[in-house]
Amino acid sequence: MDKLIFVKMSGSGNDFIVVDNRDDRLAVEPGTLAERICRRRISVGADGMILVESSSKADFRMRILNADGSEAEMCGNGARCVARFAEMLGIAGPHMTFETLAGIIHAQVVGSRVKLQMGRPQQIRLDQSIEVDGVAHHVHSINTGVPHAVLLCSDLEAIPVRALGREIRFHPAFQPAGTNVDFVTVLDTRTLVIRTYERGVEDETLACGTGTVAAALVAATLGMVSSPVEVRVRSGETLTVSFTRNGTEFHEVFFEGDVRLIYQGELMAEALSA
Ligand SMILES: N[C@@H](CCC[C@H](N)C(=O)O)C(=O)O
Repeated sequence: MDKLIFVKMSGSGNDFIVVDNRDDRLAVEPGTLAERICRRRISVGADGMILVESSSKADFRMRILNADGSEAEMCGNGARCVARFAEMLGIAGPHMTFETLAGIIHAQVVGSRVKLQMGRPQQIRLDQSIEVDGVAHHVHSINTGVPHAVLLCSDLEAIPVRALGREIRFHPAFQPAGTNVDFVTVLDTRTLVIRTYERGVEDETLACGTGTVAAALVAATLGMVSSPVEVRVRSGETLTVSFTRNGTEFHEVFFEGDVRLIYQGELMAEALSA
């Protein structure tokens, strides 16, 4: 493979390299390729790489590879980006479905705005206490396609997201899969602010879609917010999570926000090989 066309996209600051791989033409193993091209400053740079592949069950299949080359089951912001990409290229109409390792996602694209119907959350566990460096932290966990640990905080600016997020991500309580870690402030019954440490990027990112949904659903389960919930992410953008529920059980969960097309490029052979 000499060259590879890609589109650089951003879902509220969570940035991705999106590649149409429906013809299965990648000559490099996807994890290795993601690790190479997601490096900042010496390659394109991104939080992850998304592949669009053929599917027999939906309009297409989305694969998300984190910047470290690991494959995740789902990515909320990546899913919003790939929906806009698919609509732009005519791979799917404005109402589409796509396969992920976490199940089928429904999406609706209107201009730059994308609304997803997410899968139902799994494994909600409230009120765990974990110890990091002798300090007890109160943690809630939930799987919104990928695992999240949610910590409620009063002063987000004072949280060492990178250092504490990393300790919790690798804490024995969350192994072997590890977890993404969301630090959340509840401003009022409709508004949250969030900062996320992302597994596979191994750093704070400017937004995390499944984390945004995790925060809203945990806060709702705790009786602190009701649908729709506006969530302000680190990039400054606001994302909307809405849901229907019956007691502690969530039925429909929607996640909505803007998606940005940045540029189309062609990766040269040199960038693909090392
Ligand atoms: N940025 C994503 C989540 C991507 C996967 C995550 N890093 C993991 O490995 O669990 C989102 O927007 O949901």
